[in-house]
Amino acid sequence: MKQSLIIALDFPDVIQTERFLSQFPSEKLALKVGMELFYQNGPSIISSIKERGHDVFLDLKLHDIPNTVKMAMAGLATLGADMVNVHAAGGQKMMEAAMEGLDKGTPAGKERPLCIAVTQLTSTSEEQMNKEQNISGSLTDSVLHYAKLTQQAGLDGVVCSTHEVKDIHHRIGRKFLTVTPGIRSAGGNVHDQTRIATPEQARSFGADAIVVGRAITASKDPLKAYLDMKAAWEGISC
Ligand SMILES: O=c1ccn([C@@H]2O[C@H](COP(=O)(O)O)[C@@H](O)[C@H]2O)c(=O)[nH]1
Repeated sequence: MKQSLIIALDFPDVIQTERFLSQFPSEKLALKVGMELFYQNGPSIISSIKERGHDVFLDLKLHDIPNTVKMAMAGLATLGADMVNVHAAGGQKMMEAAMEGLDKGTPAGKERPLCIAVTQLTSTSEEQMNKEQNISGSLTDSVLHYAKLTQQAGLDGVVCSTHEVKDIHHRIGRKFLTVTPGIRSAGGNVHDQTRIATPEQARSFGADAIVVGRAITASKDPLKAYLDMKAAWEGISC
C-alpha cells in the first residue's frame, strides 16, 4: 500500500460500494474499509474487494485492553486485508499485543498485514487536544510522541496529517510509514477535518500514502476526481 492513493469507501452498504467501484474499469485500486461499511456488512466485504484484485486497508482503529486487541487482531489477520490499525493512545503494551495477535492469526504462507497506529486524528486541532484530551504542548509534539511509541512497539508506521510527516521521518526514519488522511484539493470542502493538505503538499512533504474519501466519493464524477487527485499526488501535470 506504499505510495498509494487510498480511497476511503465510506458507504453504508455493499450496493453503494459496488455502484461506486463499477465506475473504475479494471484499474487496481487501494481501498479503505472503515467502521461504517465493516460494521454494517461484516467481514465478507473484505474478501469480495480482494477478489476484485484491489488492496485493502481495514481501518477499524482498535483501542482496548491488550488481550482484547490481541484476540481481535488474530481474527482480523485471517480476513486478507493488507493493512490494519490501532489507536496509539491504547499504549505500547496494547500495540505489542496487536502485533502478537496479527502474527498468531496470519495464515501460514501469507504475509502479515501491515499495522499502523493513529497518532492524533486529522479532525483534531491543537486547541481541542489541549482542552479535551488535557494534553499540553503542541499537537506536533503529541504526534511525534505517539509515533515514537508506535515504533518502539514494533509497528510499521502511523496515521498522521501531512503536516507532521517531515518531522516523523526525520526523527524515526524514512522506512516508517506515514499514511495521511485529511486530503483536499485546493479550496475543496473541508467537512469535519482540521489538519488538511492537498495531494501536492502530501507528495512534497514525503507522505507514504494518502487517504481520500469525500473529495472522490461525493464528487459528481468520482472517476475524474480520482484521476485528478492521483495525478496531483504522483506529480503528473494534466
Ligand atoms: O486521523 C484520521 C484517521 C482516519 N481517517 C479516515 O480517513 C477518511 C477520510 O475521509 P475524508 O472524506 O477524505 O475526510 C475517513 O474514512 C476517516 O475515517 C481520518 O480522516 N483521519
